[in-house]
This record gives sequence, structure tokens and C-alpha cells, in this order.
Amino acid sequence: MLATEKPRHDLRWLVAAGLIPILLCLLFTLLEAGQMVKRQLAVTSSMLMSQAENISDRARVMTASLQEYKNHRCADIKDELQEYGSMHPYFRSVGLIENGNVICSSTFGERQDSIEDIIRRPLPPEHKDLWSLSVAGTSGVNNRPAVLFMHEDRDGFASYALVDGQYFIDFIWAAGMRHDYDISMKFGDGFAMFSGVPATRQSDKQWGNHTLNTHSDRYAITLNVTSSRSELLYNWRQVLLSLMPMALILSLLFVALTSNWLKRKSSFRDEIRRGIERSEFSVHYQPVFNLQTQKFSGAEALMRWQRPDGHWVRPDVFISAAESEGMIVPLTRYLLQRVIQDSAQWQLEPGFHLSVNLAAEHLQHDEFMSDIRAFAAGMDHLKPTITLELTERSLIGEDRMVSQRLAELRREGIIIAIDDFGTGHCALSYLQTFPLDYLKIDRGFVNTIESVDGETPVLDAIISLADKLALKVVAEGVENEMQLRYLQNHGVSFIQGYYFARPMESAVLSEWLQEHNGSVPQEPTTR
Ligand SMILES: Nc1nc2c(ncn2[C@@H]2O[C@@H]3COP(=O)(O)O[C@H]4[C@@H](O)[C@H](n5cnc6c(=O)[nH]c(N)nc65)O[C@@H]4COP(=O)(O)O[C@H]3[C@H]2O)c(=O)[nH]1
Repeated sequence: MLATEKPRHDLRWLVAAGLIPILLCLLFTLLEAGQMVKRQLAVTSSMLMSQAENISDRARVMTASLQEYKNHRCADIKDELQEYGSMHPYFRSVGLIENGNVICSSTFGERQDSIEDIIRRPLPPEHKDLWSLSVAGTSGVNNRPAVLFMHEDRDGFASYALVDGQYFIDFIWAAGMRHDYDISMKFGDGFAMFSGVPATRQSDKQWGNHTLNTHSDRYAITLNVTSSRSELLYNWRQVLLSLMPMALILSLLFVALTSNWLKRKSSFRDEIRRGIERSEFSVHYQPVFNLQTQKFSGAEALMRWQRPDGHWVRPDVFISAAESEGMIVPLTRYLLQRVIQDSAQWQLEPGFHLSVNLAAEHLQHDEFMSDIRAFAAGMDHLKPTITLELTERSLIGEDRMVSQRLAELRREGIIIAIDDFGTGHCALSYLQTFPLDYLKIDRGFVNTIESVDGETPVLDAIISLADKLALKVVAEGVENEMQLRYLQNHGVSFIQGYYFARPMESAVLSEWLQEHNGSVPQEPTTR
């Protein structure tokens, strides 16, 4: 049944249901795009680094070969040096150095220039035997970077190779162009060679930029690769295009499910309200047998709901719906009224225990006390002992107000029972804090009884706990004689279950009790 008016917060639920998959998709794809950019950066870095290491390997071999010319006169070796310099790729010049001065080079032959003059900067203060340094230019080619590779020995003799920086710039430029990366590479603490114009470089701190810094394991090479925001956005768009259709389908599905849920939710609320107005709810009563007096000394009131189409709604379904839809208090008030009406036809012994179930929310309600007192007043003509059955959940938090209310009602002769004991998830401390009289063992525990002489540790523990706390015990859901005997042997006095009686209509309760009290049935009833 459709709710006639759709509250505004229902619309919020629908909007949230529609947006959540889309927002999650946006977030997930953004994260995935970030990961893709990082993976691409790593691939590019590794490719560039191995290229740079490859050229460094060649320079190292070159400088090692030149070591054999130590103590040779330049005039004797300059042709060979020239051949080295021109026959091998990458090298701008190679040569030999003594005490910081170039004594022979492949380009100029014999000369006496200091190496610092050639690279136009001081040498690094500390260096190993084999080292390298990138420089902005050399005295011969001052507008193009170069990388100096040195192989020094302890006598002040060194061989060197100058690699033209254009090789490095070319391959970092090619890699950078493909992904719009900014790449810089430097050797030692030297000049950083860039893939583009330094002035146009993106700031590393900009949103969407990713930077990867790597160092070679074998050479003093530092590589810095920064991707731009546009790279991230490009990847994001690619992932979004593949995942967004699924997110849209999910979004529609969520909206449909939420709308369905809202319909059911609001229709349940309306239907319970209408059910109360149309008296669709009724009360059935399940007698409780007292093993000590061998009489049915009480009955539990259990709500029933029959829809106009004849369909019975299960109590656990409509009770929990009423609780979550804020309808449990009106529904319980209706039940209390119905019990008073039903009782007009009954004849009961004074003190007969009549128990009703109460929800946690009702205990907190402002009119709880007046509701119960009005019920007690309405039942006064039969002088029953009214029992309030509360679930463990009702007592969570050890609410002082609830405790005081229950204590007050007890003083007025009302009995408090804890229902479905052991099935809630709450601390046992409430057993001491709250004023209680009865403990009802859930039928789940009764079901664990396998033989009259067997052991059911949890059930036994519950019975002995109740005994220690001086609480009377009612066992629910007793269906056979074996369970009955077991409970009797363990000192349980009150038995409720199909073995004795199923919940019955009000019209038959009084007669049934008269018929059975005093002559307890030996066989289970078939009602
Ligand atoms: N298998 C089996 N079941 C047995 C046997 N003997 C009794 N029962 C069932 O066990 C349930 C006992 O009620 P409950 O533990 O208070 O559990 C109740 C109670 O928590 C709730 N409920 C019912 N009426 C009301 C009510 O008026 N107000 C509130 N707040 N809750 C109610 O719904 C639950 C289910 O009620 P029902 O379906 O009537 O189910 C009843 C009863 O029909 C047996 O031998 N075997």
C-alpha cells in the first residue's frame, strides 16, 4: 500500500541512495587513476634510469681503458685518444689529467687547462676514485650540458670522459613528452638536466601532481619525474568511462531498493495504524502450568494480527516493525484495552497471573505508569496478578528511571518477569539492579534438553542463577514430556508450551481453564 504523502526525509534517503554509488565510483576511480599515474611514473623512471646507467657503464669502461696511458707522452697517444673520442658514441671528449690539469685530450691534444676551467665549476670537494658530475656546459661547448666521468688514482693521475648531455636530454624529453611529465636528471651534485624549459615546470605541490624521485644503485644518478594534473585527469576519465555505467546502474538499483524499502516502511506504519482502527489485532492467551499446585495458574497475552484478506502476520514481524516505526506504544495500549475487554467474559481465581509483553520504548514513555495503572484498574474486577514481561534489551543501560518505575509498580502488586532470558546481549548486572520476580527461560534453551537425565550446561546454569537470585523460573516452549520431566527434576515450577496448551482465543480461555484446572491432561493437547 502506498503512503499518501512522502515525507521530506524519504526524499533525502532516495537522493542518498542514488548518490552513494556515484560518489563512491568517483572516489574509487580517482584513487585508481592516482595509482595508474604512479605505476606509469615508476615504469618511465626505471626506463630512463637504465638508459642513464647504460651510458654510465660505457663511460666507466672508457675511463678504465684510458688508465693504461698513464706515464705516456701525449704526442705518442693523442691519435689513439682521438680515435677513442670519435669512434665511440656519446663522448664529447676523453682525456688524461695530472694534478687537476688536462695533459692530453681527444679534442685538443696536448694542453694544460685545468679540468675545473673546462667544466667551468669547482670539482666536488669529496669524491671516490670513480665519480661523475653533470655540468651546465664546458669551455668548448658552453651552451649544452655534459656529464663528466672521472677515474682517479692516488698519484694525482686521472682519466676522464665527457658525455654530451644532449643524449640524456633527448631521451628524457621523449619520455616526458609522451605523458606530459617534467623530468630532471643529475649526476652527483651537479647540474640538473630538464626535459623542458625549467620556467614552465609544474609546482610539485599542485593538486593532482605526482612526483617520483629515484636514485641509481650503481651510480650517483638522481632522477625526478613529476606528472601533471592533466595526466591524472586523463587517467581518471579513462577509468570513469569504463566504470561509470556500472555505477549508474547500481545507483538506479539502490534508488529502486530504497524506494521499495521506504514504501514498505511507511506502509507498515500506516497499516499498523489502520489495523488498530479497524480492530484487526486480537489477543490470544497461552496458559502457564504450575507444577507445585498442579494447576494452570497464569496465562500470557500474545498479540495476533489478521489482515482483512485473512492472512495472519507473524507477531515477531509486526512487533519489530511496530518497534522500529514508533508504533509499539499505541499498539501495546490497544492490547491492554483488548485484554480488559476480553476479561469481561472470564471467570478467574483471584491472583491468577496475567502477563503482558512490554517493549523497551514503552518503559521510557512518559505515560508508561499511567498506562499500567489504568490497565490494572480495568482488570481489578478479576483481582489478577498482573505480570509485565520485559526483554533483556529493555533493561540495557541500567536506567535509573526505569528501575524506579518498576520498583513503584511492584509495591502496587505488579510482578516483573524477564522474558527470553539468555538471548539478549546484555550484562547480567541488571539482574541485581532491577527489581525482578520471574525469569522466563527462552525456548531455545529448553530445546537443548536431550534426555531426562542428560546435562544441558547453559540451561542448568540459568536455573541455578535464578535460584541464587531468588527468582521464580518459567520455562517457555515446552513441547514434550521429556522436557517437562527434566525441568521438574531441576526445580522449575512454571511450564508454558504446546505440551499443555497453545495460545488460544479469549472466548475459550475461561472455559478451558475451568475444564483443565484440577484435571491436568496427561497427553499433549491438540489445539
Ligand atoms: N515453538 C513453540 N513456540 C511456543 C511454544 N509455546 C509458546 N510458544 C510461542 O513462543 C512465544 C512466546 O512469547 P514470547 O517469548 O513473549 O515472544 C513473543 C513476544 O516477544 C512477541 N510478542 C507477542 N505478543 C506481543 C505483545 O503483545 N507485545 C510485545 N511487546 N511483544 C509481543 O512476539 C513473540 C512471538 O510471539 P508468538 O509468535 O505468539 O510466540 C509465542 C508463543 O506462541 C512451544 O511449545 N513451542
